[in-house]
Amino acid sequence: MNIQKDSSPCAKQPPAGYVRLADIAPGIVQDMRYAGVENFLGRPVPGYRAPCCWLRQEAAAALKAAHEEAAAEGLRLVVYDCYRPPAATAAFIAWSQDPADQKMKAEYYPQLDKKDLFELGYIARQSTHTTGLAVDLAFEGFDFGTPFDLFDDKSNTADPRVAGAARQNRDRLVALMTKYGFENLPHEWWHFTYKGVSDPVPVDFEVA
Ligand SMILES: C[C@@H](N)C(=O)N[C@H](C)C(=O)O
Ligand SMILES: [Zn+2]
Repeated sequence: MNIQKDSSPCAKQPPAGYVRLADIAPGIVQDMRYAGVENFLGRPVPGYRAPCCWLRQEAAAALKAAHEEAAAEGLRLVVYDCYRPPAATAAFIAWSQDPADQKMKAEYYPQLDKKDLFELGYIARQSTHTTGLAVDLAFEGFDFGTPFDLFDDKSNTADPRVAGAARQNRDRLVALMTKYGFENLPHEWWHFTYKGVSDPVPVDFEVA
């Protein structure tokens, strides 16, 4: 008998219309920050029961094509967030309203008051991540001027203080992702939403 064991931490099959990125583009590195402690909450975020990138099939196919072009140029994409469950957004909102918890301030929002992060556009109440069409990503090992999820003006994609190699890397990432149908969020150099579907619908399930 041929029993196949799935050794991936992503045990569950995503719902209809979604795919596990690892199944279609295993060369893309997954550093799923909200499933662990290395994020602006400093703890695993509700809704992420496993460190897995789930995306709408159309967005995943476009990301795979972008990665193939990057790989041909010797680069590797690394993703930090993909589909985001509503439970995670609820946890982000609750966190922003708890002034007693400033554990990650120095690392993630040193210049800002966390209660303002939604109004300033760094975190969304209705995120395109929840439609399975958004992805937070970078070229692995490259300097982008600020780290992923640093909530600061300097993370705005076009911030004029970001020059040299970091500027080139931001511009190259935007050019690559735009070519494959994604749109960058001007507030954050790492956030892209796939625009090639006519029915972006938020859904509610846990990533497992
Ligand atoms: C929180 C950050 N990684 C992000 O994705 N921000 C945008 C605005 C979002 O929440 O959709
Ligand atoms: Zn994002």
